[in-house]
Amino acid sequence: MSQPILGQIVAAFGRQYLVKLPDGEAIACVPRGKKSEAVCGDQVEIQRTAAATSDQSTGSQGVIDRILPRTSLLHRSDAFREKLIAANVTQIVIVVASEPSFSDELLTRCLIAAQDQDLNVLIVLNKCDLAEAAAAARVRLEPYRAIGYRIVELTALENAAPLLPLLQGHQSVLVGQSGMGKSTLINALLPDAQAATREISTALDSGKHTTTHAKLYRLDAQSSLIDCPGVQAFGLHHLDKTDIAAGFVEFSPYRGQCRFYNCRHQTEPGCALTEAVKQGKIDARRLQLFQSISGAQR
Ligand SMILES: Nc1nc2c(ncn2[C@@H]2O[C@H](COP(=O)(O)OP(=O)(O)OP(=O)(O)O)[C@@H](O)[C@H]2O)c(=O)[nH]1
Ligand SMILES: [Zn+2]
Repeated sequence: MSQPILGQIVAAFGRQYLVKLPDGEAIACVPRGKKSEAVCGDQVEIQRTAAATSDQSTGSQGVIDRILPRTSLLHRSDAFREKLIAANVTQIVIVVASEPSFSDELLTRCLIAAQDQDLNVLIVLNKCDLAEAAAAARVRLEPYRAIGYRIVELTALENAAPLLPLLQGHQSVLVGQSGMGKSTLINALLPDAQAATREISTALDSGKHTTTHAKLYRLDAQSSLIDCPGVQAFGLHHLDKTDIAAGFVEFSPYRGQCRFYNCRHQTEPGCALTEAVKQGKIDARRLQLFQSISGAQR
């Protein structure tokens, strides 16, 4: 058997994967086994099965033999199924905008997932050219700034450069609800993004469907960006209540401080969290979000 070739999954469509080699060659691959557990961002070992035809009408093909151990795995899930989003991500970039109004629950769900996988977090406030709406969005983001999250303000339509140094050295995943300007931001950061998307569609023969799947774009040798469409409801069914609580980083000083060990932090007397809210040390909306998100958990 020939030496395995190392590559990275840059797109997935059903059982079809596009794997990029370090020299930039793209190989359309299928998993060797029945199961296809690989996900965008995975490092994989492949074997070539066919070379590209000389007229380039068909590209190189291969099979995926092995997924290398992951440093992180981002997934979302509902009661019925779990969906892998991206592997080996080191940073999550959550795009919100001045307009339309963003969901702070979706933001919080992303933050919980980030904490669970120990990822660096950047919150991008886009559309700062809309001054009045931006001011209101800043107020809504203030509790997040206060507990230590980094917020980058920009106007993707004009200039995405403020984000570039913060992506350096990271494999970032970009998430955001529809209309926040994620596509605008990607196009501003990556002038070749549309060409890369066409390359993926051609190689995987997936036509326009590729738009609903994660795609990895390389920024430079050390940095890449995974565009992750369709994260409209970040289901966290794979996490238990303790994991959810851990995602509320400002709650940690109060852990174990409630009078009752099984306190639900609702109306119990001696609840350290509701007391902290009364004292203005925890934002009331954050405790509310904790209740609504953990209430849906197992
Ligand atoms: N004023 C203003 N509008 C922006 C900015 N960035 C994006 N937009 C607009 O916001 C709208 C949504 O932008 P998209 O980039 O399509 O948003 P998206 O998040 O990719 O949305 P989906 O494609 O639905 O996932 C478009 O009309 C953009 O022109 C900005 O910085 N300022
Ligand atoms: Zn309590």
